[in-house]
Amino acid sequence: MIPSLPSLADPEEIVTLDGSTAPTTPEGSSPVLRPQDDTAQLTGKSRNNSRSLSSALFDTTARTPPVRNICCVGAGYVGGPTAAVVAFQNPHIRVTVVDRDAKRIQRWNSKHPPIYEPGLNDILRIARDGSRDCVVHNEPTNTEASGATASASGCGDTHQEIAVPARQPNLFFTTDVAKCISEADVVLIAVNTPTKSRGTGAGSATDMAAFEAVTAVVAQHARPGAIIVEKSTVPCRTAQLVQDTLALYRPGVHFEVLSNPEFLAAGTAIKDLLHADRILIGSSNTPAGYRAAAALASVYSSWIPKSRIITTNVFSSELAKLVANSMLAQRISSINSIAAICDATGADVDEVASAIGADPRIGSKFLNAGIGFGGSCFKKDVLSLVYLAETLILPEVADYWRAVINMNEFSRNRFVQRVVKCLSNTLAGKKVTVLGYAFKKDTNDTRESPALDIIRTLEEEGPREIAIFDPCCIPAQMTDEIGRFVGAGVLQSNGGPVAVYGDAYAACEGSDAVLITTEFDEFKNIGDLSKGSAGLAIPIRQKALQPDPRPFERAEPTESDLLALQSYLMQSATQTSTLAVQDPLDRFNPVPLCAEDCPDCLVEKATGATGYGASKEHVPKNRLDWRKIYYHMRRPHWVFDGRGVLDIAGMERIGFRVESVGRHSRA
Ligand SMILES: NC(=O)c1ccc[n+]([C@@H]2O[C@H](COP(=O)([O-])OP(=O)(O)OC[C@H]3O[C@@H](n4cnc5c(N)ncnc54)[C@H](O)[C@@H]3O)[C@@H](O)[C@H]2O)c1
Ligand SMILES: O=c1ccn([C@@H]2O[C@H](COP(=O)(O)OP(=O)(O)O[C@H]3O[C@H](CO)[C@@H](O)[C@H](O)[C@H]3O)[C@@H](O)[C@H]2O)c(=O)[nH]1
Repeated sequence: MIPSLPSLADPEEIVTLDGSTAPTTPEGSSPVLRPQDDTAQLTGKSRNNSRSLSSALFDTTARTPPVRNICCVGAGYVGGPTAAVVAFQNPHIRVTVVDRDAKRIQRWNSKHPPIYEPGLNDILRIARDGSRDCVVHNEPTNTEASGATASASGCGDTHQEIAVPARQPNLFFTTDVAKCISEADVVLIAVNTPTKSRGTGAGSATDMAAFEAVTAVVAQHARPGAIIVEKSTVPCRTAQLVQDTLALYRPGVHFEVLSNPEFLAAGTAIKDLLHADRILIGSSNTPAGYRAAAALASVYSSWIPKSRIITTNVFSSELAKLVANSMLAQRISSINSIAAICDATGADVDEVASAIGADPRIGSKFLNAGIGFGGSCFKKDVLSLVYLAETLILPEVADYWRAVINMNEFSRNRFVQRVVKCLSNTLAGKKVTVLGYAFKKDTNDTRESPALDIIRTLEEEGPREIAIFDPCCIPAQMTDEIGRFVGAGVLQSNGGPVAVYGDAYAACEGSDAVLITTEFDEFKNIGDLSKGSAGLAIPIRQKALQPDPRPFERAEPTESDLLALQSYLMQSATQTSTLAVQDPLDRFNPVPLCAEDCPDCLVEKATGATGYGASKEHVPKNRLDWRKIYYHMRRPHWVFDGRGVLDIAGMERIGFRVESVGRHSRA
């Protein structure tokens, strides 16, 4: 008999599942590892390598029943965009995103989704709202410019008009978790897996409460044979615990559990999903496991070349996700450790980075020194690896990876200490401006943002004002968040020093020091240095015009073809007109309305502003006019560049005193 389960409607009830039935350790932390011999099928010991599985994978595709219905549990940064792209690229598959957070679901069903990602809106407008039929001219606007030729098209007559049929909506957002799980061929679990904040392993183990609660509900409601997919980042060997839970609730019913970690980054989520460098699928080492992997691979192969779909055993896939993030974080900590040496020696960290990055074995990416990494993933995933090593009684390994986190904290603290030291060791009576609140550029994601930590430390120094500006985040939301995380008393409205501005110049007016804490292009000061104009507000360089994708390779354009054409037409239109063209193919259906309390609508109504708010693409505005900022700042015009975005010589020519992490003026 199936044990009675809590309903999803009551999250409190869910997380208090009896420990004996839960797939986590009794205290709810990451799984404790078991001897491996009981899991030979999942580990795939008999596999030679992933390539051999890849061929097995596609050999089994023909026998794999088609996926018609996908349920994605978790409508967050991963679940929302991933489901949207899967639905967009697979019009024949019904994709439903479910979440217990009704407010979040309401926003996904409106003009203003709860997260901002460049390109997300265009995908949603087609998959969620359906599209009208339209006619596309299959001829490049400018054949020379596009470099396209009729013979390359493979579809003969380039002057043809192609009728694109209307599309029915196939992407849905709902709170009806149990129903959607019960209808799905594939259930993606994409819920949050943060670091545990209390109990055993607090501060490093993964908090599996949400994942475990969903697993239990899936176990209760999934139809027999459904494929259960770990999309969340989970500790290595979680798949075994999911299998145990399924067996507990549904003895004798077969389910396959796959690991399919997500590698998208905030701010480039849609680009990363549309052009993934790899799709990783871990499965059990059985024919049924291969078939399940093949079924999932068939969903991705609608738009991802099969050569980029990597298959491994399920535990390798789980571990690979943790290792990918840990290695990226390690690079940032490594270069930040070198920045400290540069500050002490006169070497320049950018020069060191470009010198070492020219070696293809090292590579040039992720070597930008500064105040260190933020975001919801790096810290927690490195810590999860630390905890894994500790539970495996590998203290040297745990220490090695913990040093990555320690170096990140050191880099952030070193930066703030430098600010305080340069300001004569006191901020009393002074105004300090923080430019950038999101954890990285071109996103409104503020989770684990270095800026928040820096604001907290600055506040302890007792400044007159801490002014904050971010080009992507909504001021009211920033204020609310700072109130919650640092304390309501720090807000200016409550007599504290922290004030959030919607305008960078107002934030910098009368400031004693400006700190750059996010690498937004808006904050750069690149100009014509030879003419001494660095610092002037200049438009941010437009991205190179993408080529006209016509004539299409196929007689019937794919959604990717249409998306490429739409972006090309939008980009061309903005070159000749200041009016943004939203729907050049005339395909969009009316967009659903927002609730009355939609924060984006409230901001738009109050400010008439564009540029933030999820319905609009983030249009980078002009770069800051640093001369204007200089004019309204207090002497001696300190600027602290925590992200290496400034040309120091240009700033010094204006008169600023610049401190940058590991960098020096080359004037
Ligand atoms: N954010 C990223 O850029 C990123 C990238 C790759 C992987 N990941 C991983 O993906 C996972 C999800 O991350 P995210 O950033 O999307 O998290 P998120 O917090 O943005 O979203 C998680 C969602 O799950 C929902 N949820 C939690 N418990 C639920 C339950 N019992 N029933 C229904 N819904 C429930 C929450 O309400 C929330 O909307 C994490 O494991 C994360 O480590 C994140
Ligand atoms: O050279 C660099 C590169 C990045 N950063 C900082 O590192 C953080 C993370 O940046 P990034 O990795 O670009 O963003 P995330 O959205 O956190 O993406 C990471 O975390 C995701 C969640 O797991 C993974 O899916 C992605 O592959 C992985 O890049 C940000 O604060 C950046 O400012 C640096 O300080 N220096």
